[in-house]
Amino acid sequence: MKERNPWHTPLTIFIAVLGKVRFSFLCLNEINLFFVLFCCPQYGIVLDAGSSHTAMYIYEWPAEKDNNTGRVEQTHSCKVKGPGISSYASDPKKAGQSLQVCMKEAERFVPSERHEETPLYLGATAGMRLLKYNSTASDQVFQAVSESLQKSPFSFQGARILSGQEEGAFGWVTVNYLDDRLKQGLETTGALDLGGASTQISFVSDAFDGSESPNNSVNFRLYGNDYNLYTHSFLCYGKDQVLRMALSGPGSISDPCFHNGYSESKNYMTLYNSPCVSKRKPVSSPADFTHVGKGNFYQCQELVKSVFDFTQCKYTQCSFNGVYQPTLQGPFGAFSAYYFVMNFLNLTDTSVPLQSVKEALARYCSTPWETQHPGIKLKYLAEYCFSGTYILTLLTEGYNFTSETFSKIRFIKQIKGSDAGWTLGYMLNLTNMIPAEAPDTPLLPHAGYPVWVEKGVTFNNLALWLL
Ligand SMILES: Nc1nc2c(ncn2[C@@H]2O[C@H](COP(=O)(O)OP(=O)(O)OP(=O)(O)O)[C@@H](O)[C@H]2O)c(=O)[nH]1
Ligand SMILES: [Ca+2]
Repeated sequence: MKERNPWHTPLTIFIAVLGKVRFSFLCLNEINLFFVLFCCPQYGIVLDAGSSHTAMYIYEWPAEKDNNTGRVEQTHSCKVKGPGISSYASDPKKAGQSLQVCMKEAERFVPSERHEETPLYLGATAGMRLLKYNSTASDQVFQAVSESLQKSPFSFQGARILSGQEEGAFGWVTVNYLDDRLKQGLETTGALDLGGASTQISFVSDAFDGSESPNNSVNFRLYGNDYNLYTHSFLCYGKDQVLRMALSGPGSISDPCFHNGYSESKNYMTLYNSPCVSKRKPVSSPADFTHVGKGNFYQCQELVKSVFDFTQCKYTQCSFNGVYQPTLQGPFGAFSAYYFVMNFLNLTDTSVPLQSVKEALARYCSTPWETQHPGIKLKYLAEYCFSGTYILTLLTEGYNFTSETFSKIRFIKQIKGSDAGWTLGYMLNLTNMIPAEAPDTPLLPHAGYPVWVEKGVTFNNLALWLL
């Protein structure tokens, strides 16, 4: 039997090749290419600049570009201290500075020899969409964050506002990628995302081909399968903006959505300082008002319902505000504030009948205001009755979930260690990490990776860093 030369291990071959590379004085770029193709893990960083806060996610995957699903993982996240970047409109430089602590953290988590090749993206969502009504302010904030990120050692690929369709669609990609549903061509999971300033619903519907409402249609070809995705983002229907709308309605100062015993002095200017409510501003109002709670779920539900318009629909069927929605289909994953709120309220178990969930929330809302919950922000605590009521009302009255379909929702924060949200799907698309064709399908000439098609337009992927 021929003995295997113990010195011909992958490591020694690697060292020998590296030695040759050194001795032949190959330029640095070729060594980098070698690393990219054969060596160490690869990294990507996405900053989610949300309306309420910014979060940084670091993703990691093996070097070889084999396009397997489930191989990209979130290895670290960092919550930026302070509010979202859109809140720095009056002092944009501070928006850039606020990111620095997390960026320094990223420098420690990504090995220094990989910094230069690691793409860094910033995507902003509804807070910046609202600030865009004042385009100078939004340009200044983007300039400040871009300047700040250009100083980092990573390969900064730009800061931009995602459209509502992108936000919804990439959240759907993330959930289905992490669940390994795309590569295996399994039935997909719909995605429900509740932010501070907007909310998204995305699902595949056999009854929807895009013709009735092209704006809600996103087409993907992934691993050889075509997906017609229905997606809609409701600007102003994130939970912070809906709270403003509910507060600005009539009779809201004595508020059924806040616990009995809650009483806080609030400022009218601050309340109306958003395009979502500015039209509701009374002609004359005092500077301050006292926000008093009276803890009644059923009255709160009526108040919350009043922010939806169910009176008009020019399509065969609508969710609310005249927006087309096909019949709900398949299981759903509900993340972001859906999870934070339902998890706090102990209501994530959807095998519990919807009626019992409502009754449990009604009992919670009727408990007196109690500030003694160590480790929980007082602002979150005060709002859980409102937030829970909004979530149930949005799902049932808004999107038409019934007691039967409610049981198909899973409230999730993470899947296999990666956060559910749009960031992973966004990065997978921009780095060409999901192929249009199944890996064993022979590639046609120029059959690249046209992952994302919207209204008949194929978006070009921006894979500048991976050859
Ligand atoms: N209870 C609780 N609420 C949270 C937590 N983190 C964020 N929130 C709130 O939940 C809501 C949604 O948060 P995010 O999903 O981070 O929203 P966002 O991305 O900033 O906002 P969008 O730009 O609209 O997507 C906001 O009202 C936040 O203030 C948390 O850990 N616990
Ligand atoms: Ca968000």
